[in-house]
Amino acid sequence: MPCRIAIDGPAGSGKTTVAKILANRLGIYYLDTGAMYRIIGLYLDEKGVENDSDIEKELSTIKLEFINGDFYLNGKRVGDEIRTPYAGICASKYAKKAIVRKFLTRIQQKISKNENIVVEGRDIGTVVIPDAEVKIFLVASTEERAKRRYKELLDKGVNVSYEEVLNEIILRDKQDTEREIAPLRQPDDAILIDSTKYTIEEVINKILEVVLERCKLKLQKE
Ligand SMILES: Nc1ncnc2c1ncn2[C@@H]1O[C@H](COP(=O)(O)OP(=O)(O)O)[C@@H](O)[C@H]1O
Ligand SMILES: Nc1ccn([C@@H]2O[C@H](COP(=O)(O)OP(=O)(O)O)[C@@H](O)[C@H]2O)c(=O)n1
Repeated sequence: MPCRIAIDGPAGSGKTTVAKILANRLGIYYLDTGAMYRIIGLYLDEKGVENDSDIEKELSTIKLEFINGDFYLNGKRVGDEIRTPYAGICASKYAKKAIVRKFLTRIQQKISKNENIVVEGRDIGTVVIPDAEVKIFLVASTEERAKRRYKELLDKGVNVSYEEVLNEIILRDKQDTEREIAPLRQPDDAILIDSTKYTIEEVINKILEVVLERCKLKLQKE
């Protein structure tokens, strides 16, 4: 029986950080579905397509692969260009489109099928893997998330202001929770963790407690 761990939550709550460390410690796969929306969002934005038929045409030409933990778009490895606030806004804009969600959800379900895996995003516990063995809904205050993302981008040398980061997070929170299809919401059977006052290690330990109790997994690394 596989152990699929779904971690959903808003921007900057710590999903990627926690998911990567968990996957590493448990020796299992990890999938960042947000990166997939960022890749497709930027691509469609560059193509300047808006209506469904043009989007469908573009998606039919795209080859999105996930190889050894890296994404490749039409054979080219994807890098940090998808991590800018603008890429997040493009992702969130096209993530409202049913046709984009269908295209990416199919790939995500294929990757995670019958695997021991940590999958993070917005709709993992509600749509992508509704029968996940473990569902975590990871949140934090808006200010704390903006502060974290701002520091993260500065550390990466991205030239942004705190206001720009805060506004991007507020915009995406709104779009992600209010959209018609697959909105960001806490699954009824998810465990809520508010990381505002917890360190990364404390969040990881809380999740590990549940995982080791529910799944037949062992810690590969401390
Ligand atoms: N509990 C925490 N306390 C302090 N900083 C955190 C915490 N969780 C994550 N971070 C930091 O916040 C930034 C955003 O985290 P990330 O994992 O990218 O969030 P998400 O994937 O939910 O958008 C990263 O620099 C990360 O190191
Ligand atoms: N499973 C997912 C993952 C991301 N997304 C969209 O993609 C955007 C970027 O996701 P992300 O996880 O990279 O963003 P952060 O939480 O890392 O800031 C989100 O704001 C959502 O609009 C989604 O709709 N469904």
